[in-house]
Amino acid sequence: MSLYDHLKTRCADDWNAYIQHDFVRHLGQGTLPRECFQHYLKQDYLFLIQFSRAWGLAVFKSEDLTSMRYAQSGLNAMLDTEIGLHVDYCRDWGISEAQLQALPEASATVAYTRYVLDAGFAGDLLDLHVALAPCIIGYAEIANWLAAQPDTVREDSPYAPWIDMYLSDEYQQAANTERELLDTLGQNLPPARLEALSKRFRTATRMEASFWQMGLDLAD
Ligand SMILES: Cc1ncc(CO)c(N)n1
Repeated sequence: MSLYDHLKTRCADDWNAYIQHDFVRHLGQGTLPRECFQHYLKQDYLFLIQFSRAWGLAVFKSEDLTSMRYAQSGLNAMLDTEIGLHVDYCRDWGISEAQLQALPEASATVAYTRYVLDAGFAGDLLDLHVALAPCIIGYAEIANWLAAQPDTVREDSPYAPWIDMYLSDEYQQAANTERELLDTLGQNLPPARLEALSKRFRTATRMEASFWQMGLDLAD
């Protein structure tokens, strides 16, 4: 079994709680309160900044040029494109850039992002990618899961563009590349290492579910 499938299978309950979280269900059905989504978008701006640091760390932790260039392209995509798109998208939702810059980080944002960074600081490139996988690959799965639900509103919903963004070929391809990288780095691991990585993956998955919950609860 590939490393990614192994990690997911080992924490199936937590994984499903993340992918099928009430925030995601309401988003799909178009019933998510606007202020929950706005709170999520604001914190996601702060998340994306820390996520960029994680790609920077992946450059540092790479031991060959291929991995280094892959991390560089992740960092470039964040700084040149993704964060700018997110700022534009927040503006459409009535959140200005000045507001974004003044935001305090919610506890769930600190917990998740610093957990990912610590996985990279304390571990190697594979530890870092295992901690990043629930973000990158998870959102691609969430979009596919939503698209497969009969009660997902794909047109007349304020959340339809969000779903379409993560369903896009570009995002799905980025998630596939990340999955392939994990599977390449994760060949022939000894059982103890596999066990440690499963623990990391599960914690990162739980942190992602808490991030959704933070949105639902409007938590600071
Ligand atoms: C919290 C979170 N996880 C994953 C993604 C997808 O990149 C995102 N934008 N935000």
